[in-house]
Amino acid sequence: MIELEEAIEIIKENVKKIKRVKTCNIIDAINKVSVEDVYSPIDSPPFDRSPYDGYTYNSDIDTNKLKVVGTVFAGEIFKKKLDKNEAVKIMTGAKIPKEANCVIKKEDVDIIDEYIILNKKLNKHDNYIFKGEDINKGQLIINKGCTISVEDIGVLASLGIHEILVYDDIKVGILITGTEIQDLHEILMDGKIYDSNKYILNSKLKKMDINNVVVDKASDDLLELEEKVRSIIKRVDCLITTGGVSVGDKDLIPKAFKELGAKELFWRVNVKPGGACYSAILEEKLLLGLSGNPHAALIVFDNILIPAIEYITNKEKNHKIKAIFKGEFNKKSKKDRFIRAKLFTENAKLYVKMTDNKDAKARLYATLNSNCMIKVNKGTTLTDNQMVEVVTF
Ligand SMILES: Nc1nc2c(c(=O)[nH]1)N[C@H]1C(S)=C(S)[C@@H](COP(=O)(O)OP(=O)(O)OC[C@H]3O[C@@H](n4cnc5c(N)ncnc54)[C@H](O)[C@@H]3O)O[C@H]1N2
Ligand code: MOO
Repeated sequence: MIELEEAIEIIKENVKKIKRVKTCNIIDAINKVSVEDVYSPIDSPPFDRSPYDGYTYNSDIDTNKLKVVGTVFAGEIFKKKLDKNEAVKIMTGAKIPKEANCVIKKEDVDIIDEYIILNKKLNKHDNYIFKGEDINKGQLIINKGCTISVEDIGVLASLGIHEILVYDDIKVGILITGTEIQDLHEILMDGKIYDSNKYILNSKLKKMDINNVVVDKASDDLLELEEKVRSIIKRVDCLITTGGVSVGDKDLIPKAFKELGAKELFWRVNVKPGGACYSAILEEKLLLGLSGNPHAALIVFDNILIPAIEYITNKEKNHKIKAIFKGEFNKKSKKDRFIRAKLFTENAKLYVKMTDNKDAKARLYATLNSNCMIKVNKGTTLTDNQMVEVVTF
C-alpha cells in the first residue's frame, strides 16, 4: 500500500495542469494565477509631487520671506513660471512646478499678507516625491505564476492596468454515491442517512474559491454510476466521488472507472482514517474517490485533493507547520494517523490540542471547532509538550 506523499506524487505525475487562459478584469483577479510577467507601463507616481499641504519653492534662496503667487491643487498644474523668492501654495498630491525643488509644511511657516515666513531651512528635494519613486516604467511588477493578491491588484490599478491574463478557473465535479443517502429535505427512512458529504465538499471547494462545481448523486448501481461519471467527466477538470471505494459488494467506484477505461493511479493509501480511497485518470481528468465516511473523506480531501488541485491550478502552497502538542495521545498504529485539532497561541508560542479525545472512527463531532490536523506518525504516540507536524486547512 502506498504512503500519502507517494499518492500526491503519483497524481502530479499523471494529471495535466490547467492550460486554458482568460483575460480577467482586475476586480475579479483576486486569487487567480498570472500567466505572464507584468511590467509597469508608466512611472508611478507619474510626476514629481508634494507629500504635504504647504508651500513649494526653490531652496536656492538667501531670504526666509517668500511671496505666494498662486495655489496648485491635486489634479491641477501650476502653469506660470515661478521666480526666485516666490512660492506656490500646494496641496498634498499636487504636481510640483518645474522651478520648485522642495515643499515646506503649512505648519512650518507664518503668513503675513501675501508673504510667508519660513521657520525652517529646507534643502533641495526636502519633502519631495519624485516621478517613478514608487515604481519605474518597465519595472517587473508581477511574476508569471504568482497568485494575485489584494496588494497586487492595488499596484496594477495604480499603474492603470485594468486587465490581466490568468489561468482559467478549475471545474470540479462531485458525485455522491450510496443507496443509503437521502437529501436533507426528505423524511429520514430506516437504514438511511442524510448526505453530509455533498455539503462538506461543496463548502470546502467554495472556501478554496472554486465555484464551478457540478454536483450529482448516484445509487450503488454500476450502470448508473458509469452513466453519471461519463456525463460529468466531460464538464470538469477533476471529479470527486464519495462512497463505494472499500471492499463491500456494493463498493463499485473502482469497477465503474475500470469499465469506463480509466487508468488507475492507486487504490488505498496507508493512512488513518481515509485509507479507503481511489484515484484514476479518465479522459485526462483526475478522479479522486473518497470514502463515504465524512471524517475520512475530509482527511483525504485536505491531504491529497488540496495539493492535487493546487498543482492543477498552478497554486502550490505549503500547509504544514510545527506546533507544541498539549495533551496526550496513546493509540499507536501501523499507519500514519491524522487527528482533528485546534491551533492556538499562548505567550507568543503556537500550540495545538485535540478537539475530541475519543478520536473514534467516523466521528464528525471531532471536526467541530477544529482548524487543523495533527499528524501522528506510524508506530508513535504523542506526549504533552512535544513538537508535532500540523496540517492547516
Ligand atoms: N472488510 C472491510 N470493510 C471495510 C474496510 C476494510 O478495510 N475492510 N474499510 C473500512 C473503512 S476504513 C472505511 S472508511 C469504509 C469506506 O467505505 P466506502 O468508501 O466504500 O464508503 P461507504 O461504504 O459507501 O460509506 C462509508 C460510511 O459513510 C457513510 N456515507 C456514505 N456517503 C455519505 C454521505 N454522502 N454523507 C454522509 N455519510 C455517508 C455510509 O453510510 C457508511 O456508513 O469502509 C470500511 N469497510
Ligand atoms: O479508510 Mo477509513 O477511511 O480509515 O476511515
